[in-house]
Amino acid sequence: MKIVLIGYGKMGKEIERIALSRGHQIVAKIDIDNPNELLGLSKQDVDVAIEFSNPQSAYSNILICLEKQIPVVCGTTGWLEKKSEVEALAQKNDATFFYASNYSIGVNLFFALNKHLAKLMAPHTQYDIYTNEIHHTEKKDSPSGTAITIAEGIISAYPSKDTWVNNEIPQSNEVAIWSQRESTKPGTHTVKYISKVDQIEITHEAFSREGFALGAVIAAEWVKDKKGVLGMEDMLKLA
Ligand SMILES: NC(=O)C1=CN([C@@H]2O[C@H](COP(=O)(O)OP(=O)(O)OC[C@H]3O[C@@H](n4cnc5c(N)ncnc54)[C@H](OP(=O)(O)O)[C@@H]3O)[C@@H](O)[C@H]2O)C=CC1
Ligand SMILES: O=C(O)C1=N[C@H](C(=O)O)C[C@H](O)C1
Repeated sequence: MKIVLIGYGKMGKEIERIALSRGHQIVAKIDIDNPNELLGLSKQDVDVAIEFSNPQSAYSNILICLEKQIPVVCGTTGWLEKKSEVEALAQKNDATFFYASNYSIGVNLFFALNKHLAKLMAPHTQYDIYTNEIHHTEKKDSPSGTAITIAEGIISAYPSKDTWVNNEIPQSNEVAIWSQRESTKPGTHTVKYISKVDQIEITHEAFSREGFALGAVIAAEWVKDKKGVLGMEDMLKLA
């Protein structure tokens, strides 16, 4: 498979390593120094683009790929206010857009577990909900995209919660996300239900970026000949 990497930072480099080990070819690496190289690529040069850049660049990088009918696997977080616009364009152009706030297989199983736990806990209002994310100090966005997906999962299954807040004391309708930045932590997410007498806690801790990168390459392999707006629930058949 011919891959263009958009964003050649911590994730871009790890994705390159995994992609090469699975027999793929990296035909271009787009980063801060050569963003216009993306404009010169065509559908014939590339099977799939893997986009891990930053919150400011993701939207325009994705639009360029969708206009060129290059399938995009995007993992960049912190730009999601424009996601529905991108999804509409992907449908209109009969193009391919795959997005995940977290490509780790373990985190996607954790998302399913989180929803199931929220459904079980919803009638038991003596428990307060607490969510926490810890990431390295270079992270640009807060809360993490994964923490937002977790909060949305709780909201979808817990009728008295309808929104989330970050690093604020929550109102009764709000899910609290507490965000911490700590050394080089790749990503740890926790959900806790706490009552006066006990607590239930689930945690996913990434030990490195390998799981995110492997998930992104597997998503690229899976999506390259598909059309439409797709995600991990479709690929892992968790929906
Ligand atoms: N969905 C998932 O599973 C995961 C998502 N992420 C997300 O992926 C994104 C990237 O993470 P990470 O690799 O750690 O970040 P890095 O900062 O290490 O890498 C991002 C790279 O993109 C470059 N860049 C800046 N502008 C552009 C541009 N216009 N086009 C292309 N590249 C550009 C940056 O250059 P410069 O530094 O010089 O600005 C940098 O080299 C983040 O949003 C992060 O939250 C991370 C891990 C897993
Ligand atoms: O920036 C990171 O590093 C990560 N970002 C993603 C997020 O915002 O959830 C995924 C992972 O936790 C690592």
